[in-house]
Amino acid sequence: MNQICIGLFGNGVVGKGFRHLISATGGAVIKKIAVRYPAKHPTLQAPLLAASKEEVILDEDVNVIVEAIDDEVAAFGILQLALQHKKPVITANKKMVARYLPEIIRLQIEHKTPVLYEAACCAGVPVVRLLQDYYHSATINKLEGIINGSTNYILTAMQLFRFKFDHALQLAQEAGFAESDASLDVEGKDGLHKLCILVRHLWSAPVAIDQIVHTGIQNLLPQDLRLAEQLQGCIKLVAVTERTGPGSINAYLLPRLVLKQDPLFQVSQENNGLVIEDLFKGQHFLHGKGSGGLPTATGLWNDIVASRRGYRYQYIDTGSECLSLDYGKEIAVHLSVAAGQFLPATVSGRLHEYAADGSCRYWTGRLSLDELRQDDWWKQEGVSLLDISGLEAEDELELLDHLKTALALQKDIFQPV
Ligand SMILES: NC(=O)C1=CN([C@@H]2O[C@H](COP(=O)(O)OP(=O)(O)OC[C@H]3O[C@@H](n4cnc5c(N)ncnc54)[C@H](O)[C@@H]3O)[C@@H](O)[C@H]2O)C=CC1
Ligand SMILES: N[C@@H](CC=O)C(=O)O
Repeated sequence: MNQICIGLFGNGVVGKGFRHLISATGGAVIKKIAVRYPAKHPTLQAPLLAASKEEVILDEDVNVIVEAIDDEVAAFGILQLALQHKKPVITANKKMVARYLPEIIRLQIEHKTPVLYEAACCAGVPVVRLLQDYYHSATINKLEGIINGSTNYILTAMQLFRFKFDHALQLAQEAGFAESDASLDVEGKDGLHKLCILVRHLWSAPVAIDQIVHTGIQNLLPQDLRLAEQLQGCIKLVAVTERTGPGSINAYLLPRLVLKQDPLFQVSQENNGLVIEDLFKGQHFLHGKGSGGLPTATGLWNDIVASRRGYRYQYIDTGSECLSLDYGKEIAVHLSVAAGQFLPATVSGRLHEYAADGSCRYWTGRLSLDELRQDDWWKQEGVSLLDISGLEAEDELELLDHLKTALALQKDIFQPV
């Protein structure tokens, strides 16, 4: 077999990590690299530095394209040109995959050339191929997980080390965990992109980005973190997709109160963790580095090797059903609503207002995914929503007592630095 000769797009955190991996392992050659602003990369010079995507893709020695850029439209253009020239594409770009997946599938079939994107989904945790090849959607109940490393890193720093949000975010950016536009991480869009990919490979269900109920950690308040602590838990941004009936699934991404007994409790820093629940095999737990240059580079390299062995995603419906998205699920929520903010009457009429302090009023109750999807009052600044379904209580009054006691106990235990 001829040598692996790579055309690389991007020389940022992931591009540099990938170059480091290739020079450390020596398993391949990088023949061409393209970047957006060459002046920012003075150590890259021609002939290694390419002036256009054509120069990379049309180079006759280049036999695989690795795409690690932060622009999904340009990335899709690279992918199209590469497939037209029968060059396999290995990408870390979840934004592109989530946005263009139906076209990416069509182009792979048309040009009989694979696109692989393990690195795009949980970086160093090998989940896409596992879902695609090992599990059978007919026996899966549920997948839930922490699939964004930056928010998990930020929450860990805030909860364990008492860092302020801005400081924790800055550290996540400096470490190369965050997207170049970090609001994608913080507001849950990055997790959303990955959840779309997971849903596609777990259930063979094509789901569009705007169909999934989601938010990030942008609205969490110090009180929320304190409440979690008083309940012997912590807060994590958790993605969920589960079977809800014959022919239907749901999918959502929300901040959740995670208690000690939950396997996700131990997932800290930039790590990701996924629990896959099979009807007959029980739970499987995947855990590993979910962001960073080198873990992502490893995901890219593993895909290159797989593509050389002829691997490609099949995108076949492994189950017998055609699944549709179900918004019926009701989620137990705790809401902190800052002074001056109001809940819509239709919602507040059905929730318990159970406490208030000078700055916030606290509510709890149940909201359906449908309500969350229809209305986005809960994403406004000053409103923070926490999924508390993990809190076990015999009845609602017991749950309220539990929450009231925890709130009363919080006092001065949380002093962010
Ligand atoms: N940083 C991480 O931990 C992970 C990042 N990813 C994904 O990998 C990709 C790259 O991420 P980072 O390296 O962190 O970003 P970065 O901001 O560090 O680097 C982006 C690179 O893309 C290049 N670029 C942008 N547009 C280009 C174009 N049209 N042509 C050629 N080069 C272009 C820039 O010159 C830069 O070198 C993104 O899609 C990101 O979502 C995936 C998994 C983990
Ligand atoms: N910004 C992403 C990088 C990996 O996908 C994250 O923090 O998870």
